[in-house]
Amino acid sequence: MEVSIETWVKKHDLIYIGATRHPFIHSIRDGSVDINNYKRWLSQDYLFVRKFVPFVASVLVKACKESDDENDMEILLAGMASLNDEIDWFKKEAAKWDMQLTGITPSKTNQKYWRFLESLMHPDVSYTVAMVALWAIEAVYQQSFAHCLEEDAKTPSELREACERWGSQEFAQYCDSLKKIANGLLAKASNDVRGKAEAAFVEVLEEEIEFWNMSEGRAK
Ligand SMILES: Cc1ncc(CN)c(N)n1
Repeated sequence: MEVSIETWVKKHDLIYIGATRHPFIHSIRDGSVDINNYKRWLSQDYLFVRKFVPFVASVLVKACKESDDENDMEILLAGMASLNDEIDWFKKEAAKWDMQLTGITPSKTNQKYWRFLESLMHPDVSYTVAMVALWAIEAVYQQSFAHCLEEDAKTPSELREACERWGSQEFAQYCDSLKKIANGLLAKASNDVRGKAEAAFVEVLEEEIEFWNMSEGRAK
């Protein structure tokens, strides 16, 4: 049976929609967002991104060891560079809202997501599994924030920059490159690795939903 990211998106459509069309995203899109929720998301996501960087670095290390396509390294390196910009953006955005990014207490939801990222950084986790997870993590943000930039969206002007970070064409292309790598790896993977990759895909979606819930103050 053919296995690809697209078949899993269809198979797990309810949870995929749950992650990419979350009420928090709807609230940004229709302009009803409680700005305290946005600020909670901003500060917790800043902490998340600082943990996400070593995870992406670990995927890069796996690519160096396991990939037979040298383009993978360039794509992942560009992703790392954009995370550098992302960290700067969080600092600027926090200053815009008069927020401090030092001394924030990580939420339980965030800490759980970090533990999941750490589990994926283990050398025993295959490049295929880690790449599928990386694609899913980035794709949820791309799909979510692109939705807030559609023509009929009423996204508040002061939140548009945040949406453009992940909703841009450039970020969509990066996600597409990750998806192509992941699909290529899945085509060659054993059933065992495919099973683990599918489980990682679903877990990313669950973690992302919990992250949005936490941003809305509906989870710790
Ligand atoms: C929780 C979460 N997921 C994904 C992304 C996109 N890098 C993010 N910044 N934060």
